[in-house]
Amino acid sequence: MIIHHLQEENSILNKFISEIRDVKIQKDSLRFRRNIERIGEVLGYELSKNLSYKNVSIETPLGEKTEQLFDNDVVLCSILRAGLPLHQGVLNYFDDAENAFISAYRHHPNNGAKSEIVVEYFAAPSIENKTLLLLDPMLATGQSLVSVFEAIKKQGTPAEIHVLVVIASKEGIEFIKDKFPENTHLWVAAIDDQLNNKGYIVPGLGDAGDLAFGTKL
Ligand SMILES: O=P(O)(O)OC[C@H]1O[C@H](OP(=O)(O)OP(=O)(O)O)[C@H](O)[C@@H]1O
Ligand SMILES: O=c1cc[nH]c(=O)[nH]1
Ligand SMILES: [Mg+2]
Repeated sequence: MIIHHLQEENSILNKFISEIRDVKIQKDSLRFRRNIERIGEVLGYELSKNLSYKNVSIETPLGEKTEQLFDNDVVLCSILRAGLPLHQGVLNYFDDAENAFISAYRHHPNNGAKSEIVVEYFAAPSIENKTLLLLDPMLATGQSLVSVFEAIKKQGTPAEIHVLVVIASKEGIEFIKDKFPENTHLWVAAIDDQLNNKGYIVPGLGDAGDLAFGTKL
């Protein structure tokens, strides 16, 4: 896995990240969603540098100019529900992308057996030979991301895979590393050191889905 850690370099991205972490500012759910969306725009811009470009001639009112435009068939795939604002952010730049939505949640069996990730809602186009962008704001244990990747594999073999994450734990990155093809790119805005015993990233930001859309019963 090829890891691109965007916060290794200082940029305006730091402001968006600090606002989603900040226990006071993050309570403004409109601002929280918009910040996640803005981070999606930055992640999308960064990964666009890695796509395949070809010459395209553009006619202006005064003449002609050759521009390099990417020719990848892009599919955005996000995990419900916290993935929605991130999805919108990436889609703001990838106008013509196809879209996949998959739900994943953690099921705790009553018999005390180990919890497992259940994939329920699944709506996805073919990903055969396409450029797959897998989006999830939080990469904590990494189990959701791996389950969703397993689920979408039945739609074909992508030509390339990019995983886009807002905050990842070091442990989560270690967990997913060998579950994806070696040439998979991970574009991650921020990396945190720890996971607590409930599987939350520390210091992280709390529950991204709840902050974006409210608490669940
Ligand atoms: O790496 P993992 O340990 O699997 O955790 C990460 C998952 O947790 C969050 O979703 P959550 O389960 O909170 O669902 P939600 O979007 O409905 O809040 C997040 O969006 C990831 O999908
Ligand atoms: O820290 C975490 C871990 C999983 N899901 C979240 O929303 N936050
Ligand atoms: Mg949640």
